[in-house]
Amino acid sequence: MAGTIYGATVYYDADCNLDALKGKKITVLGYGSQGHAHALNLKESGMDVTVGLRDGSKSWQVAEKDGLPVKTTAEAVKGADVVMVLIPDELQAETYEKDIAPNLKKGAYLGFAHGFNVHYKKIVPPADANVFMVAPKGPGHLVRRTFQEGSGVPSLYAVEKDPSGDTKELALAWAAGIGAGRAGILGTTFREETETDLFGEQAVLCGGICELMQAGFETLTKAGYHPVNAYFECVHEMKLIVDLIYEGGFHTMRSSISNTAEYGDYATGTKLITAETRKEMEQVLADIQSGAFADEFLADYKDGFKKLYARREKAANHESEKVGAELRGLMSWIKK
Ligand SMILES: NC(=O)C1=CN([C@@H]2O[C@H](COP(=O)(O)OP(=O)(O)OC[C@H]3O[C@@H](n4cnc5c(N)ncnc54)[C@H](OP(=O)(O)O)[C@@H]3O)[C@@H](O)[C@H]2O)C=CC1
Ligand SMILES: CC(=O)[C@](C)(O)C(=O)O
Ligand SMILES: [Mg+2]
Ligand SMILES: [Mg+2]
Repeated sequence: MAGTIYGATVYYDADCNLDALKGKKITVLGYGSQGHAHALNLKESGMDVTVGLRDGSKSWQVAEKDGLPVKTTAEAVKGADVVMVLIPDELQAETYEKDIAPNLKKGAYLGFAHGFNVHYKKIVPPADANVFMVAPKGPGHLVRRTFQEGSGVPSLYAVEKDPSGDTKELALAWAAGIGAGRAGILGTTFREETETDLFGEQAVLCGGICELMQAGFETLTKAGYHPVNAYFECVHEMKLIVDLIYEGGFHTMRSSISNTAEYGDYATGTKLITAETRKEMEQVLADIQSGAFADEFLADYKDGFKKLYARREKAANHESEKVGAELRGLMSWIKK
């Protein structure tokens, strides 16, 4: 049953009614990280799922091989009761105008896994549409893997428009259908999910941690230590440390490491994450809240993703990637 944690209601499978989705014609647009997970998990939860992809999509054969019916985006939207938009954020607005809006049936449910386009008003759905979000707090491939393993990824849900009066029930059914009801489902708003998700991925989960790990690797290799040692210390071991935090909080991790490491943890952490760093984090959040980040991201997309592709290329050539690839080749237990 629903739990109350820090005053927030967290829903679990027992609070969700899959019948809210059963018998509905569901379309999942996109078959990438999130799309394949939602489509397959919902299919295995007994739902009628069709995948919508653009012509010539490299994901088309993959989805068909996985046993899912595939149509073009526009065709897949036609007649669907529920349309979940799991295509890249930068492509959603143009796809909405071209293929979704003209074909979305009156009173349909329109879903997202991230609030970006609705929150920043790049997509403004019609008054008769029921607009919801189910946002897994984890990568799509883990949404799929944990579902298959019998667990799930915690998710947020939000309802932006609800003319039918039952959109929350449908959103909870969607979350349960992808496995989130096993881990916890928290209610939020499109604004809050958008701002917290963008902040988390930039300042902590992706931007912050990757820069920290690579700066550590570079500090050691620049000082003449072997790159393999630097990789083991600053990259490979991160999972082992974070796994303990995941399983039991910082206390559990700190009770497993040595007193030496724990002393160094407290003594040095605040030398690196300083008052300056915290001020910078506040600026990152301000740029997200103002829409400045969203505009910068979409401007780069319109400019052919020049900045994104240049940074992707630079990152791929980082020495730690080369060392890691060789080492992982010798670690048979790592899932490829
Ligand atoms: N990645 C993640 O783990 C998370 C993502 N999200 C959100 O989920 C959404 C999807 O992101 P993500 O799964 O990473 O995306 P991916 O880039 O992994 O996959 C995008 C998919 O969309 C397809 N696609 C592209 N254009 C169209 C179109 N016009 N019509 C139909 N399909 C299309 C692509 O196929 P092809 O290129 O072959 O045409 C591909 O299958 C985003 O809103 C994102 O913010 C939320 C939480 C976590
Ligand atoms: C995986 C996830 O939650 C992210 C980092 O927000 C994303 O991929 O957008
Ligand atoms: Mg996220
Ligand atoms: Mg995100």
